[in-house]
Amino acid sequence: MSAPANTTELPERPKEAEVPKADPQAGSAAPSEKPKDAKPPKKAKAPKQPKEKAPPKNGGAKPKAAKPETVDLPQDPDYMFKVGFLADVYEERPISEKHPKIITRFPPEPNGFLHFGHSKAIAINFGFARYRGGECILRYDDTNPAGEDEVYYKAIEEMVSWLGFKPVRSTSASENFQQLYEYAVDLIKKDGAYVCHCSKAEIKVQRGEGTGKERFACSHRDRPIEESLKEFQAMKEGKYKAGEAALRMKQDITNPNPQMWDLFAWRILDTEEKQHHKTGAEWKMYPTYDFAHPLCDSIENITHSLCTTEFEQSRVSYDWLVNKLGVYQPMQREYGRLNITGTILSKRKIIELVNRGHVRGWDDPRLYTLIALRRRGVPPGAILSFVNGLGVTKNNSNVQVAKFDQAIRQYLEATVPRLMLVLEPLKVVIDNLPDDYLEEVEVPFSKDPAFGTHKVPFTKTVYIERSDFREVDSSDFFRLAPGKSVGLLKVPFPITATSFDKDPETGLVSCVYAKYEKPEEGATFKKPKSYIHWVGESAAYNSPIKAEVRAFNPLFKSEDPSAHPDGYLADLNADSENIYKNAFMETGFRDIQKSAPWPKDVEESNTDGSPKPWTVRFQGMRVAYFTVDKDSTDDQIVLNRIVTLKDDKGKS
Ligand SMILES: Nc1ncnc2c1ncn2[C@@H]1O[C@H](COP(=O)(O)OP(=O)(O)OP(=O)(O)O)[C@@H](O)[C@H]1O
Ligand SMILES: NC(=O)CC[C@H](N)C(=O)O
Repeated sequence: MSAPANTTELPERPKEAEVPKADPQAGSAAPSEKPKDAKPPKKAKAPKQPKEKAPPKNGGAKPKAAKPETVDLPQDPDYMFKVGFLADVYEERPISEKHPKIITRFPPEPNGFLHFGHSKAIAINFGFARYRGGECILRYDDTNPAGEDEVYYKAIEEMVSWLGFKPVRSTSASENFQQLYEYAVDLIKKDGAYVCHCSKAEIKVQRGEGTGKERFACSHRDRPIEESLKEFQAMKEGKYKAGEAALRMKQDITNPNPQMWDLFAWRILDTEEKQHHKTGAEWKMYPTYDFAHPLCDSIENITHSLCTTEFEQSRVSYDWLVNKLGVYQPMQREYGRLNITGTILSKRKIIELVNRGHVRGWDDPRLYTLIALRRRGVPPGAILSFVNGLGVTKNNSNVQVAKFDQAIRQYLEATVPRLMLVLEPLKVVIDNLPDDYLEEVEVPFSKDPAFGTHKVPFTKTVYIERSDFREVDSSDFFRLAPGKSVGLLKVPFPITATSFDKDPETGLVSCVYAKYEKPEEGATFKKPKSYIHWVGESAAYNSPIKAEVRAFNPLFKSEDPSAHPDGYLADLNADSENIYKNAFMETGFRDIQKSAPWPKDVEESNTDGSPKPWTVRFQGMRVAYFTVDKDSTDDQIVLNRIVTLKDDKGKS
């Protein structure tokens, strides 16, 4: 992540690993700059949450599991803007004559794919502006060509749009380089900046680092304005190499806040091999975050510059710069980051996982980049309502993967259709039905009648889940076993297993023979203790529909992979993906595919009207939630398991 300058801020933008994060609770180090909103955030009372609906009836097929803990998914999508931090931030600077429209910006650096945590920044910046009738700009913070790339611009825009937001326009810090350069010249003329030639080591000493001695200014600080103007021009013309010269702001070296220790404003980067993807070779020097960000905010008339708490200490330098130049002053305020435990979000680490082949790519469904979540089938609405439910304060939110999964489940439960999918099919031949037997069974798409119904073929050969049959019965088993009856969901009468075949090579049951328990006219029949899902075999219906199912488990074994003594790679879960090559689906899949997107929310279809693969979401009854993966072809459907029906943690 990019972060504010630290005490050893040098011409190069500090790299993630090198930058100690400011303690989010610590607040500003400068007492005089105590932020106005430092009071503890008002505890917002969440609106009453809907009760978790009973899990779909599975006919008691499995032993009773504890009901999953519900998570707060507020009914009011604007909840996070109405109370707490974001309501207070608005009150501090409401719409007025001076600020007639709320303008925010979402400012990612185009150096990687957005991740789960960014969804909070997107929800806050775009949502706050939308809620207040204003505008949000998508601004690429592209001041360091080293890690930036064209591919990330597109991917970022796509993710913002996937989450359902439309920037009023897209801008780039780089399109302001000329204006930022002019501001820098103006700042020098106002005696607010100077060109410095000190080395990293010299600056450390001047800042008292490691010496325990008092801080002192460098000798260039007092050079004449004219000289700095000349040297700055020389920097611009490429007369200096990286590290040989930089423009520093003339702030306050005595201030206890390191963000005031004459931060760098413009520096020369060691990027000979990589030109800026937008400005090419035009610029030989680049503005720093500390210089560019406040001024781009000002140029774009941002009313509320909302960022995460590691920038809290930077607020004093932000305000110093805009005031010194006398330009429009946006209001920076900071909220807590959204982190997820049990995984990693760091770009460097994800790259390593990709390069070493531990995952398919940045969009591997086991990752928590937004493209990965989209590919896995997580609906954008589930992410947004989860973020909304967490609320916004200055505290970081550290959520567990299991809690997020529960929110996804809750969101999908009422919003996507259901069908029958058998992960590991076991053939059942119903001996007392004629070979050409075909009964159309009406199956609802949901508990909610509004979803409608569809017809599936019930025939002499059906497929059930291998785990729903046991060779040896026991009194605590309520599904199919020799001599035992079970109901097939929505089929009028139960079936009873009579015998079975075994594959001599594998030792696995290869076929179960059963009897359809249709009673004589007028006679009654014994209701089965449980009902199981099934798929009928019918050429006329083109059933079953075959699919490869990818069922994902956590990619890491522990809650904190990075804390593993041998590194996060040693924490990888060898069992993070189970592939079911020959799953069977019933024909309702075709209707669901045609009528996607599911849920019926913001997501768009392809230009030819076909659904985007990740929007074909459904519940495989008694199994899990699934969606279509992009690896699907005309001949082979590939499904991703979005989430199980229950939190299976701790189960074997
Ligand atoms: N985990 C997070 N929670 C909330 N907001 C975040 C999170 N990570 C980044 N942001 C915010 O998103 C915006 C764009 O961030 P950008 O991609 O430049 O950040 P970053 O901190 O470099 O990201 P990374 O975490 O990938 O290193 C910034 O305003 C940043 O504060
Ligand atoms: N002020 C901010 O939101 C910081 C954005 C900036 N792109 C970063 O480095 O994370």
